[in-house]
Amino acid sequence: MSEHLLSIEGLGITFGGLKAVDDVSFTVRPGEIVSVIGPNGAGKTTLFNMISGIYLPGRGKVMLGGEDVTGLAPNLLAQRGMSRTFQNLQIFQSMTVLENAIAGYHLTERGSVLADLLNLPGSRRRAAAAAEGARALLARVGLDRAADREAGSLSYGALKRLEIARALALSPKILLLDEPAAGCNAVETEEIDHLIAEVAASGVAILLVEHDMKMVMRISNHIVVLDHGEKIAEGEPAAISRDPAVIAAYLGTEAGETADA
Ligand SMILES: Nc1ncnc2c1ncn2[C@@H]1O[C@H](COP(=O)(O)OP(=O)(O)OP(=O)(O)O)[C@@H](O)[C@H]1O
Repeated sequence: MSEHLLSIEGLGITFGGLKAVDDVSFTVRPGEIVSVIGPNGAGKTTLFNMISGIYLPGRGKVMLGGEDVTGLAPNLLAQRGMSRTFQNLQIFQSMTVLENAIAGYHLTERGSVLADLLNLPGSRRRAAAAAEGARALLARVGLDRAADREAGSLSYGALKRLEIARALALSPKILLLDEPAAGCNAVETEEIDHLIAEVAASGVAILLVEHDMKMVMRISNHIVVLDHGEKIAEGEPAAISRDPAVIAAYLGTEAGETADA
């Protein structure tokens, strides 16, 4: 448990003179739930995008399992054990729930398109294994009975869980979740809480960006706080919630603009 799985070392990026993220470092261990919080514009999404290979960092390193993965493309990161979900749902609404879960297995696949077209035995075997794995994932996120429904007919909370199921298809060591509870009601948020806790309990590290402060305080083992691109605090939820620098950062933003705590 003590080994660091993800190590963020002095990450930074500048957009047209603005230091969107400046010298941010922290670590995540297997099975740990780490949340990144901060007022609007603090740099959370930009940090996430650098860690997950969408932006090339201007400075610093991303180490995954002791290997330097800075700037690797998302599909290569997925092969090395990092998956992510996005703030805006990336679900194929007109496909079934099962087909969406199966899509997660094809993210990094090297199988030949020609082999698939010719329906060769290898392709058939891969497809059968993906379907079987996808059904197991749907059961894990409580969607097994919805497998054959069109994804577009699901509730918002169920779609969020489907997205997490798809991200789990490649058996990641670390899962990056960008606002998993955004747009969810209290019951749906609680279901997502339980799912995240269950995934972490299975040994997968979780890195979370979330605006729902009550959820963050409930489920995080460790919280990293950003303000104006810089890390201003990190620690356990109880300590973070009474940290004067954190309180000042949130009070400094427009009233009601940040957490719903
Ligand atoms: N592609 C970009 N080009 C220029 N500036 C950007 C870009 N992306 C983000 N920024 C700026 O960088 C800063 C950090 O933005 P970022 O979206 O990372 O913050 P955030 O903490 O995720 O905010 P929110 O909570 O509102 O999602 C902001 O000042 C933003 O305007």
